[in-house]
Amino acid sequence: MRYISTRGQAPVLGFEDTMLTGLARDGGLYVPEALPTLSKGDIAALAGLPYEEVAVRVMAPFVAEAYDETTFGDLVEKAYAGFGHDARAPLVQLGANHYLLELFHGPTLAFKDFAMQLIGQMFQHTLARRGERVTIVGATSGDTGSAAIEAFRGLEAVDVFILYPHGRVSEVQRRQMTTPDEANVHALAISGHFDDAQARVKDMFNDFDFRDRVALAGVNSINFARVLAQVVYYFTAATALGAPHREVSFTVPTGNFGDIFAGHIAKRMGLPINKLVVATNQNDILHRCLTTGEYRTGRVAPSISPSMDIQVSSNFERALHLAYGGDGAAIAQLMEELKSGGFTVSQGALQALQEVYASGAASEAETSAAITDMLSRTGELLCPHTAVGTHVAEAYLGDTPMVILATAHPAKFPDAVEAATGIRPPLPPRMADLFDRPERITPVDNDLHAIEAIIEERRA
Ligand SMILES: Cc1ncc(COP(=O)(O)O)c(C=O)c1O
Ligand SMILES: N[C@@H](CCOP(=O)(O)O)C(=O)O
Repeated sequence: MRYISTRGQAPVLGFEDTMLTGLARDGGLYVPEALPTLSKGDIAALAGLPYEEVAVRVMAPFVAEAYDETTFGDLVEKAYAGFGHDARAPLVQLGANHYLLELFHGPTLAFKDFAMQLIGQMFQHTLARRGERVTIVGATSGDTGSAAIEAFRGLEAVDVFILYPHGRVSEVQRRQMTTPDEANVHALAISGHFDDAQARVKDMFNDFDFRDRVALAGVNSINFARVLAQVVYYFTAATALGAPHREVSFTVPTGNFGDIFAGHIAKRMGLPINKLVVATNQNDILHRCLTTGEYRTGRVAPSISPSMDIQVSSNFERALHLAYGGDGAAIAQLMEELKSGGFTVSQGALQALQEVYASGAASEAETSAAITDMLSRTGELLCPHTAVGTHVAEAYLGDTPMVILATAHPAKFPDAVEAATGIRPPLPPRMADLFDRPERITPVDNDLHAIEAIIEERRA
């Protein structure tokens, strides 16, 4: 399979180079040139299989040129062996046609582990075979960074530098990033918010001298391999609920648009998804855009669902690419306009987006009330991001099964959960000493050259 840039001006790559390259050299994001489809029979055959088996079957067409089936199967097995639930992504029924998909049983208690644990294995395998070494940079609003540091800590062939917004992640998230003591992982606290961190990461990729000198690689959802691994749980959930013989809808707490875009890929591959509902917090640029066609950035307002405090939503570019029929020049033009504050989606593209995506937003009060309400109705304790999802999903409940992605464990955000319910969710026993471990905090200015200088100095 060949991968092309959303902006159409970067080299066409195979899977491994796409995975190791990060941002395309024209500033765009890599996407498959054509998406494979699974037949009804192929999809029906996935029902009831172990998660790992589904993962291999769904991802095989994307990675086949890079890994033979046995090798890929081994990488997948290793990736999910440390998960705390046999089903990996269990479904919990909340009511008639109403389900939660628990994606927080991985090592850092958020959905990011599904992709990060796998790409950790794939990076290690590919870099060892090629005899190469890379410098990974990532931006995080809390969960990507902790998952990346967990997946890559101590690995020979990589140095990892994660930029997180100083004071804007939860204490559990920060400690997950700052307490690992392996020499190859570095958490940098930058002044500003997540959008600043993500912009600096993209600046580093666009600084070709630096990029090539340090062999830069990315593990944000800039990296298509991240999105790909997240396609799998749409298949396990939908087939458990009767797909391909029955349609299923999903509501996805959304910020950078990677997780819900994975659902879009699943739909294009043939999974009968009725609606993909984008659930945003008060930083509702995506909800506004999907409703009006106007994508205008503004101030990022800190919320109790901090991992979704995002205004410049990186993967929306991939959805736009599909909505504009793969017109790279049109996407490049929109992204140029974004530099001056925003753009207007064409009528045709907006219609194409609305055929796939619905949307809604939850205020702070609504998010808190959703946590309280779910506890009293079902006994489920939600993290605030998942609560944004359950609030928004209410408007879309009906005859089609609705699956809400539970993106993080409530113990990652104990203050918000305690404020809503009076219950302070404890960390799992294997993390019980997180608050006793020493932290390494490195503050850094929101300045490209300062960040690059630290990376040059610290990488092996
Ligand atoms: C807990 C949690 N929920 C939801 C999201 C939003 O996911 P995405 O950025 O893929 O839209 C994030 C951040 O990515 C997150 O960490
Ligand atoms: N919410 C994310 C933001 C980065 O998203 P990514 O999917 O592009 O890595 C986080 O927790 O860091």
